[in-house]
Amino acid sequence: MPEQLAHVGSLVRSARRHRGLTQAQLAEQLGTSQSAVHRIEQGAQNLSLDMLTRIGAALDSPIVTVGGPQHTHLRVQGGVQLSGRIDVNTSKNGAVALLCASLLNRGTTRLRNVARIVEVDRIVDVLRSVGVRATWSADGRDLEIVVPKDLDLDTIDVDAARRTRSIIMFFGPLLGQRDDFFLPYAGGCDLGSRTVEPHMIALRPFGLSVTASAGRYHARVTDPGSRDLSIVLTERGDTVTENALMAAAHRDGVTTIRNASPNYMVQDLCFYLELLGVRVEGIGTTTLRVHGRSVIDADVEYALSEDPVEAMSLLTAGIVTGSEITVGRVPLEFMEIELATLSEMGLRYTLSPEYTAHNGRTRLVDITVHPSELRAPLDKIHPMPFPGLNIDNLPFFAVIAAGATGSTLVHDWVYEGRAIHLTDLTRLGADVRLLDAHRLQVSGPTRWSGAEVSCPPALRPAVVILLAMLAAKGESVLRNVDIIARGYEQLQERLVELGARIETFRD
Ligand SMILES: CC(=O)N[C@H]1[C@@H](OP(=O)(O)OP(=O)(O)OC[C@H]2O[C@@H](n3ccc(=O)[nH]c3=O)[C@H](O)[C@@H]2O)O[C@H](CO)[C@@H](O)[C@@H]1O
Ligand SMILES: C=C(OP(=O)(O)O)C(=O)O
Repeated sequence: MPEQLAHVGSLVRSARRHRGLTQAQLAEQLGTSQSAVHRIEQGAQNLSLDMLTRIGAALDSPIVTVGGPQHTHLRVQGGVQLSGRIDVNTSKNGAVALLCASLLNRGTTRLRNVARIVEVDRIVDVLRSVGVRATWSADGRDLEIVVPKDLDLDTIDVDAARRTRSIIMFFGPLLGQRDDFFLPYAGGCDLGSRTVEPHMIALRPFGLSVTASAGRYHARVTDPGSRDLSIVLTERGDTVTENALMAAAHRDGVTTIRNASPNYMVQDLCFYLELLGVRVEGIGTTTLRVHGRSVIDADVEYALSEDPVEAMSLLTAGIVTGSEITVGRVPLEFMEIELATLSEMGLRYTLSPEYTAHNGRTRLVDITVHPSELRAPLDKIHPMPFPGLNIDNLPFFAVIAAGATGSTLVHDWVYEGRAIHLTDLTRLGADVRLLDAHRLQVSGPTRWSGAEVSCPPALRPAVVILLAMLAAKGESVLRNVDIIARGYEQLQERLVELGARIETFRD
């Protein structure tokens, strides 16, 4: 019981801060004393159901739900062609990187066009819980971030932190500011085990050592002794590179990072660092030279870049329903291998002239897909670090291949457990065989048929199943789709605007 009270207390504290209320202001609304609110937040006060309901109403956030959690489900009438235009939003992965990087700046960071997704909310909740002021603009698109002089890591929202893997990206910005701190363990989607060791290896040269026990990491930082550093990443991971970049940005001296990821979210981070006055040489390559500064204090505004994975998801919606739709604002550089592979499979599409994203750097196009007879590619489809085929785009090839004539091998060497979720496509009539945990043999073309499926507990496979349901004639039900909101803003509503027949319902 004390553990549940502490959990409820931390939910109350985070919802109160989210509403910008002091303990005294909340107490006034509840007709109680500030010390009672303090005790509630400490988990030191028994709570009646009536009090919980009143707190939920005052904070406009249900603290507990009686009768179990409410889940969202989708009812899809499939086999309907889509039409029209849909624009790609900015990326989850760029947003989480920049939210973490904002910890480097003593000035005000204004992030423009931030996707309103659960993963962003989680990081924002964590930031607020340690004292960062994060305020959405009136239209809800831009986020202004002001970091206090001293962060209060003792009050960190453990629950929000544990639900995201991106908490691991707090190490990079914090290690230049603290020499001893704790962070909760990283969580995230169910994709099999994901190591954090490459982060530790990347950050060790900066003086970081980490021990893990009792659900949290204990970080200790010592002076690395040398002004200029050269580090080699053992994996060309995206968030590893970001962590190393942030650590390098916040120290005087030049840091060379080899085997860096040049991927889209890393580029977003580099562009932001440049605005902060940190020079980064080699953006878009695997060797980055970072000219860091121990004091970063700049009022900056950065417009986040478009999401290649959302672009792939939306293009897939058009492809599997045999529709002609236009997907606008596609970051072309990060979709080239995907488009070349689709071309080999017989997809017909047209590109608009290129234009520049709001960040002034990323090249965008509008892509119109045309109904096409697809065939299996001759070679297997497999991901590689950028500029290869994006690992997060790979799952979409499973549903596309299921609509193509012939047999396609989809090889996910990266994740231990993501391919397994794609076997749910068989529920809708696809011939998808799991050869081992990493390889799928997909044979098509599929005569899709509607079915009821429980949403896989992983973001991209969840969307893949939803898209297959758009292709499947008749009614399908996708149960418990909450995970989709982790990475997509109003996906079902936006698909409905293209003509998809999707209805949302709850338990
Ligand atoms: C917030 C964010 O930006 N998340 C992205 C980031 O996660 P993130 O950077 O956290 O990815 P991980 O570090 O977990 O890497 C994913 C998997 O790839 C393996 N691996 C990675 C690189 C490499 O050179 N060799 C190798 O084996 C890792 O061991 C792991 O099993 O990158 C992943 C891989 O692009 C994407 O799926 C995630 O959407
Ligand atoms: C695996 C993904 O992301 P994350 O690193 O946030 O889990 C994803 O976006 O599909």
